[in-house]
Amino acid sequence: MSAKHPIIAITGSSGAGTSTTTNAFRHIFRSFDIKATEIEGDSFHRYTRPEMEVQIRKAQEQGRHISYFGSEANDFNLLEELFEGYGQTGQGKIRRYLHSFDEAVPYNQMPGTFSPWHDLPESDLLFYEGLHGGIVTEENNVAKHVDLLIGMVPIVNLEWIQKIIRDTTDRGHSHEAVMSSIVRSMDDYINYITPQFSRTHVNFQRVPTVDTSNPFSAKDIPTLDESFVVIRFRGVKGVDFPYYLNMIDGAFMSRVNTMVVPGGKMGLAMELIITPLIEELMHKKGKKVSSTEWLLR
Ligand SMILES: Nc1ncnc2c1ncn2[C@@H]1O[C@H](COP(=O)(O)OP(=O)(O)OP(=O)(O)O)[C@@H](O)[C@H]1O
Ligand SMILES: O=C(CO)[C@H](O)[C@H](O)COP(=O)(O)O
Repeated sequence: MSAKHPIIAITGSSGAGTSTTTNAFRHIFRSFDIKATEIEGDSFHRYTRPEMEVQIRKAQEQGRHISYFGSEANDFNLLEELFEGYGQTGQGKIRRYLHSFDEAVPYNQMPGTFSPWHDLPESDLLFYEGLHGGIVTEENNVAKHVDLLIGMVPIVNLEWIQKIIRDTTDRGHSHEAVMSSIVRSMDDYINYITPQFSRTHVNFQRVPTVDTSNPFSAKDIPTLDESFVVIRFRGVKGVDFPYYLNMIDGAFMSRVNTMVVPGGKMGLAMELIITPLIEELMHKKGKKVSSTEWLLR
């Protein structure tokens, strides 16, 4: 943790919607004139796509699995070093994992490869979205460097629908290939991904209100209006539930630390909840921001 160079992380599984919800954060950063450097969890993969295919085959021959959720396929050392270094100096180096032709062509590279390393630009805070923002293993503790940790967790059927549809439409994978990657990832999902959601300050869990009982045959992603969002707080002081309930039409409390909002209000709920938390981080840093100004914009 670092008052001077804070780190915000949204952590979630592949297809959970961490990239999509980054927009709510971007809006807050813009409103407060905060310079946030965004980084993606996939940058910490250890292998290019062809190298990973070799690793998957090797593991299969040895009767075991390797997946993008675990420590074998990701360099948690590198992630922890970046967070620790950024907290101390506000600097660091990053590269990108290029998923699609759209991402790869500007670098004159192929999808499934890494961009060259580059220095992080100067910033007020580091914003991570990806798989491992709250990871803790025997060797590494990434979570302890994060000042605000948010979990993005659709219920698992919805997560799979989102992953299958995104990977087949945008990333050029076959339905069968995505299904087998879900199966192959299951142990790592349980051991690496889910424990993070007990370390988060706030979890946003989207729950559909339409039938998703066979996620493998779904043709489309349930819309926000076809879902509710369960929002759980942990270790956050002074949460103003009455204010949120008043501001968000249709919101209700389901437990003392848990509020439920209609899916269509997820963006509003995120902004209302996250804004004061970011404001507090900026106050600790000594940067003046005012929520009154934000509300009037
Ligand atoms: N709230 C939402 N409502 C409807 N669709 C959503 C929502 N959130 C995400 N999606 C869809 O789910 C898919 C996966 O979302 P996204 O790419 O943001 O996931 P991700 O967590 O960043 O995945 P990865 O880490 O694998 O890149 C996308 O097609 C996105 O449009
Ligand atoms: O989203 C993922 C993990 O978060 C992908 O599964 C991983 O990045 C590999 O990507 P690709 O299948 O495009 O090579």
